[in-house]
Amino acid sequence: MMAQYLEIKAQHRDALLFYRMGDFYELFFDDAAAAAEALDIALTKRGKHAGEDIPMCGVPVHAAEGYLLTLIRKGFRVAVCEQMESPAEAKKRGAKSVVRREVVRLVTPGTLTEETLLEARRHNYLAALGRVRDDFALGWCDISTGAFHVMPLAEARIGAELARLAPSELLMSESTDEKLRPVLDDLGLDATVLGRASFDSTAAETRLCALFGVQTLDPFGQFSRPELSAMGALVDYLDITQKGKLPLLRPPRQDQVSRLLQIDAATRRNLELTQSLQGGRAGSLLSVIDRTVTAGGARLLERRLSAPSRETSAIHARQEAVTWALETRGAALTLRETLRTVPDIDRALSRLGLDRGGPRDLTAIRNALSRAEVIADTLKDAALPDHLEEERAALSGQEALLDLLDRALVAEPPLLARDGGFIAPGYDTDLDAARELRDEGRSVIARMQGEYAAETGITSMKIKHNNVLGYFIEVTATHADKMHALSERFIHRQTTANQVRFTTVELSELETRILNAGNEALEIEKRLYDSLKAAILDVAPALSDVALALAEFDLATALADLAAAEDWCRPRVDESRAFEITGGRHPVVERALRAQGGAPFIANDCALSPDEDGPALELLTGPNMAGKSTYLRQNALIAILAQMGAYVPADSAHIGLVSQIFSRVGASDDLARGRSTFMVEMVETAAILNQADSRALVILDEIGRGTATYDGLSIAWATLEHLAEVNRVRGLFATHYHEMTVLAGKLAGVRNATVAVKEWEGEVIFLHEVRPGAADRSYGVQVAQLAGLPPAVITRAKSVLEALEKGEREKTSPKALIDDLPLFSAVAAAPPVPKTAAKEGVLETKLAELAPDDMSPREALQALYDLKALLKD
Ligand SMILES: Nc1ncnc2c1ncn2[C@@H]1O[C@H](COP(=O)(O)OP(=O)(O)OP(=O)(O)O)[C@@H](O)[C@H]1O
Repeated sequence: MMAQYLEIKAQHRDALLFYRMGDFYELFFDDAAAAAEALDIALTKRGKHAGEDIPMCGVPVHAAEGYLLTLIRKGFRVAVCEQMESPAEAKKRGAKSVVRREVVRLVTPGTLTEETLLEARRHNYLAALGRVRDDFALGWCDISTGAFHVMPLAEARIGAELARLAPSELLMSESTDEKLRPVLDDLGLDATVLGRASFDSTAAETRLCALFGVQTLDPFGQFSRPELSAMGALVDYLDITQKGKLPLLRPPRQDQVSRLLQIDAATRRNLELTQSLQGGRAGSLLSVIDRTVTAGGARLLERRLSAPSRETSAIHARQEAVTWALETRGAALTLRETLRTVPDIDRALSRLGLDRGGPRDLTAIRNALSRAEVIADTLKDAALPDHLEEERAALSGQEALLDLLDRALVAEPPLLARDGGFIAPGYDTDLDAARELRDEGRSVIARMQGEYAAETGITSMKIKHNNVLGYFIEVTATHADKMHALSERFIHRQTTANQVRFTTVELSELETRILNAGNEALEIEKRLYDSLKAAILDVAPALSDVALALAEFDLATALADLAAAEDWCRPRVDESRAFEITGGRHPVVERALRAQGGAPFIANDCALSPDEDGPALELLTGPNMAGKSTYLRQNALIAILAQMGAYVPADSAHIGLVSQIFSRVGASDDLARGRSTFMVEMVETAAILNQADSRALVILDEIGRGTATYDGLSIAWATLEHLAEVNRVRGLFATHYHEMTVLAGKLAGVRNATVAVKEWEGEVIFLHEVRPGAADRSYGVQVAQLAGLPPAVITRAKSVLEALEKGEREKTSPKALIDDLPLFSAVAAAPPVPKTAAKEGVLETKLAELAPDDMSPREALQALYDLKALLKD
């Protein structure tokens, strides 16, 4: 057995080998050590190899999925090796033969299909990067839904597209891997490296034609060699991991970068579209806008949000769908109730396709189809926009399959086909007959037990069943003698500590009949399972269309629900370069403020419409904590939501198509990549200045703050000039370098704006209102005070600030200034008790004394006046 193990293991060095032994998957040697640690299970030993103990650990087959999940999450790959024959069959080949075993599947992050291993509401992409010399293409598929895409790609766009897709696994050839290492590190992706043969573009064509059963790929499109190479590698890898069983993939769809709003990796991170900066979904834009009720709808939403469109026709069509759902609120709500109960067709289909499914996947398809019919019926007379009209048509047409599944399947089937019991009575006469015999046999046994008990006078006698003896008659040891006396009829089988077991000729015959009937029933069910599965797979493409249609209805009604609940508006999106938003809000910050129950979110306008082909830049200055970053991001998010076809958090919005969005925040640490904070910021700024075209929307938040003041100021200054004069973008630029506000007078298309604050008795009150004009100061010291810096530090900071400001006015050198500062610094006297404290005491006492329940409205009003007067005093 060890020889067999080692031979198989040698072919799967980079994976943990799950070696099937009876009811367990066993792991040996280094695999065992690694798995025991990763799974926190006991490491034992078994036998010896080359004189040494063999380390071993194992997981029960019935619980294997949970362990697999842990291992995959921890970055392992697992080769599942099954027994391909029973021990009895092996014995026939000779007493010492080892059961034949084969690896039936390689489990890797990008090739999962099990419900328990996948996140229902997210895609699970396997991507491959094809390369022919310096031309690249990215191919990706999700075998759990059948999606299959490819697009040619410039090298500079690779990082951005990978960030959009966030694949679970990326395939690359060795040479490409080296070249792109920095990009992958940036995304935290670890590529699976395949040999050159996997990426061969000529072999790819053959593989693809075989997969889709076609002579030529022409009907699917004209593919470049890098595209073929990427797609070929995907198919080859699926072949390797699924051991020849290829999943159901839809024909490849050629995507084009130019049709999508381009958002690079840093911008995606920074805007927290699908993941927050802390990682995870909570706090992301996606988490706030997701009101879908089906897994397919949730996946579609994530897809749209990750890849907003750049084509007005597509955007308008999607908007129409949301508008329809809003205008027919009642119908849309009923629709959503039905959608809520729709199972995941895509994933059930993919499991059936790979022969990894069970009866519940059959019923998932049945239930989904019957829901789809209900929905189609609800929408029968609805005046749908074109986009949804097509989807409604896709919902029906599967009546024959639905009828078949309806007749064939029980309501709640068991998990595994091998347990039987999922085919409904009345569907197949042979099955009914076999089942009747099997069940009748059981009642005959019960009758037989009664007869034997009466015959022998042993009332406690039982007829039982186990896997070793089959059916047997059991009496307690006290009745043994009585039974032995009847040995002609009752044949002794076994004596245990307390029981004695017998059989009779009659019982054995009956047993054989029951067994045969039971086995026959199982066999018939298995056959019927296969034929139902085949009937489903025959129409797989049409079922995918049903799934997509359901997802579209889910998404349209979910976005409408969101728009109605949050009071969002339909943006006007056209080919102009306008950017006019009134009453814009940041959906995530607004939600957070609401959850805290405190101050409401203050809506702000944004007018960034340029003259003709000029730039439109707003230079935003204002105190710390005023809401600059929030304002910057909210406008980018509104553009993204608008171009994905959703409504937006504003009173009105007019957005001329945006081609690219760039968002950078000053200094964010990236020590892991071995670049200093400032370096990262500059690399990212360089990317914007080199790439942004006149349709780009650029958002820069405190660029240059990571270095000395004058260096930072000069870089920020020159960057703004370049954006205005060369890139000619629409953009927002937040800064604390107030010196830059003079640029507004000098550069065409650049305006100043500030976030208003009020100063009151030495404290700042944030109004969060964006207004035209420039801020004169940053109130940094006041914000530091709010943050709880020790009073001594604050007092000292204030005097340094005063001296510096005075120096600037009087043009004294900073050195002389600092020398002049009084030397009390850190040990400053305790700060004076704030004036407000005593007053607050009086106010608080007065307030505490009020008893609102006992007051008349007039008295209450008077009390309010009194309190105000107290405050004034
Ligand atoms: N429009 C708004 N309405 C209400 N509260 C807001 C608004 N904008 C921002 N806030 C609140 O103010 C906080 C600070 O906002 P933000 O981080 O945008 O400030 P900032 O001006 O960029 O600060 P800094 O210059 O210190 O980076 C937010 O966390 C939010 O709670």
